This record gives sequence, structure tokens and C-alpha cells, in this order.
Amino acid sequence: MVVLAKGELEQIALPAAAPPRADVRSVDLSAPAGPAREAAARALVAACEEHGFFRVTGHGVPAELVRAAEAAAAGFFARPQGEKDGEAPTLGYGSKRIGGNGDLGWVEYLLLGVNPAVPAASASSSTLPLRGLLDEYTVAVRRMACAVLELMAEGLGIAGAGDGDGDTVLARLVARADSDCMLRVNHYPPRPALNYPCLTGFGEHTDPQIISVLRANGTSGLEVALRDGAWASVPPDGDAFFVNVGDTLQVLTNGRFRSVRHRVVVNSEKSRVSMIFFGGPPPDERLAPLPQLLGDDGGRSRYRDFTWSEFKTSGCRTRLAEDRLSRFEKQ
Ligand SMILES: C=C1C[C@]23C[C@@]1(O)CC[C@H]2[C@@]12CC[C@H](O)[C@@](C)(C(=O)O1)[C@H]2[C@@H]3C(=O)O
Ligand SMILES: O=C(O)CCC(=O)C(=O)O
Ligand SMILES: [Fe+2]
Repeated sequence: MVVLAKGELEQIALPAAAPPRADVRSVDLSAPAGPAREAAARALVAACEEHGFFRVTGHGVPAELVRAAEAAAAGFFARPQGEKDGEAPTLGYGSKRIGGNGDLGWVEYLLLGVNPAVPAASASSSTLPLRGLLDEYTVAVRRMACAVLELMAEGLGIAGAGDGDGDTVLARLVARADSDCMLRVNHYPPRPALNYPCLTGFGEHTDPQIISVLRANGTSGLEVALRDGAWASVPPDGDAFFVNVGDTLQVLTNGRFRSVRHRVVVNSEKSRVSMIFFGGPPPDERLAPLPQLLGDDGGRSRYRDFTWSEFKTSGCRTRLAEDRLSRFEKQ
């Protein structure tokens, strides 16, 4: 349940709007080596440059695992409020407050680190099955995120830039044992019967990490900002995965890829459950445009170097909608 205090509803009310449908590009991760894979890699790069957003097909994540994780999450959100609140320390349960700087949304959520020291130890007997399924789901989606980054490296012509262990430079940033990855499960209850036609579910923002892999239960609500700033709605698709370019990937590509601004609007009678994997780098990783990608800009980097923990610390002080990269841009 999401309970808003007097005055808070006005903060998240939105005017009725039906943005046009986004033209979401599809990338087939299962394309066989050769011309088909080269075409998929080119399509991926074009989508990241143009929109910072695309759909992934041929992803290899078992549908049964997705359904089971989503059903277990929906079951958790249906529990009594007191039980859910009790899982704040173990499952990162929260409601209506996003981050610590006053952002509100018509949402309740779970927010989990992907590399906790002893994952199952923090789960109670009643949340153990949910925790186990979310862990299994995360492993599968993280693998997919790395496969997307491998294909991306091929499309960018930097696939030989690994250290010989098979992973390319981009995939390795998310694959390492100490990579700072997270899983978020959001539940947007149906829009309440009020005077407002639309509510902010999750306010507009860009994701700070390298890559986000999102899926939802076939309920609409996700919108992406186009280059001209206009919103476009992402058609609901219960079977697909969507990928967002994050701020860090914008930096690594020296601004060639676009960290996509997105939001969730609640105007549906159906509840929306989404699961998002955020692939972030290890805390001490120094981030800067990849040298191989500086060519197009005459060798000039648009961003100053920073570590992921520096970026995270500075980002945690910002409101959701703020541009977190501007302070790292070179003049
Ligand atoms: C307002 C905030 C919530 C957020 C941390 C921040 O200070 C700014 C970035 C927000 C965001 C957006 C993407 C992810 O949902 C998230 C977990 C993340 O890494 O950055 C959230 C943060 C959060 O909810 O704590
Ligand atoms: O719940 C969604 O569909 C998107 C949420 C989102 O953008 C986020 O959690 O960062
Ligand atoms: Fe997001």
C-alpha cells in the first residue's frame, strides 16, 4: 500500500496526457555469429546513440524464472503493511519515498544489493523463497546484461579491448565480483479513484549506472524522453526486456550514447510490477571515456575522471530529476 499524507498527493499529481508511443528498437541477442550478429550489433549502437533505450529479444532468461520471481514479488506486496515494513532492513522495502531528498511516487519497492556477503542469511523464513528467486533472477539478468555489453563492444569496434580473460572492457565492469549492481522491484498500485487523472509513479530521471535491464508485468506506465524532450510511452510487453543506457555509459562513450531520461506514470486500473537490474562498476573503478572512443572528438574527453563511489556519493545528494553528470563535464 502507498499512503500519502495530506498535501503529498498534489506533489505527484500530473495533468492527463497520452504521449505518442515510443518507436522502440529491437536487438536480437541470439543472432548467430556472422552478418546477423554484425547487424544486431549495429542496431544496438544506433539505438543507444539515438534513444539510449531498446528492447532485447533472444535474451535466454527462462520465462518460468521471470514469472516465478514476479509472482513471488507480487505476493510480497500483497502482505499486510506491518510485515512489509519489517523487511526494510532485509529486503530494502520502502514506499512512496524515493532516495533521501524528498522525492515521492505512487510506488512501493524492494531495493537489494546484488553482492551481499551472505544473501540468504538476512532473509526470514517467510521471505527466503522470494529472496532465493530474486537472487536467481538477478544472476540470469546480470548474465544477459553482460551479453548485451559484449554485443555493444562489437558494435563499437572495441571487442578486442579485454584483458584476455574473455570479457571485454564494458562487460567486465558489470561482471566483476565487486561490481556495484542492484536489483529493484517496483510495485505501482492502481491509480486511486481521485480527481487526478495521472500520478507520478517514479519521477523523471536518468539511471546513474552503466546499464539497466528492465521488465514489467504487461501494465503500461513507462515513458522515455525523446531527444527534443517530448515524452513517449513504451508499449506494455510482459515478455520483453528493455535496456536503458545509464550515465556511466554516456561517460564511457564520451557522450556518444545517451543516458535516457525516463519516468513511470500511473493512470491504470491494473497494478504494475517491474524488476530492474542496475549494472554498476566496482566502487574504486576510475571512470572516463574509453581511449578507443575518443577518436571522433579529436581525442578530447568531455568528462573529468571520477570513481564510481565519488559519482554515487555526489548523486545521492541530488533530487531524482537532477542532471547528475553536469558537474563532471569539462568546460
Ligand atoms: C533521488 C535519488 C534516488 C536514487 C538516488 C538519488 O539520490 C538519485 C538517483 C536515484 C536512482 C535512480 C535509479 C535507481 O532506481 C536508483 C536505485 C539509483 O541507483 O539511482 C535510484 C536511487 C534510489 O532510489 O536510492
Ligand atoms: O519501474 C519502472 O518501470 C522504472 C523504474 C525506474 O526507472 C527505476 O527504478 O530506476
Ligand atoms: Fe530508472
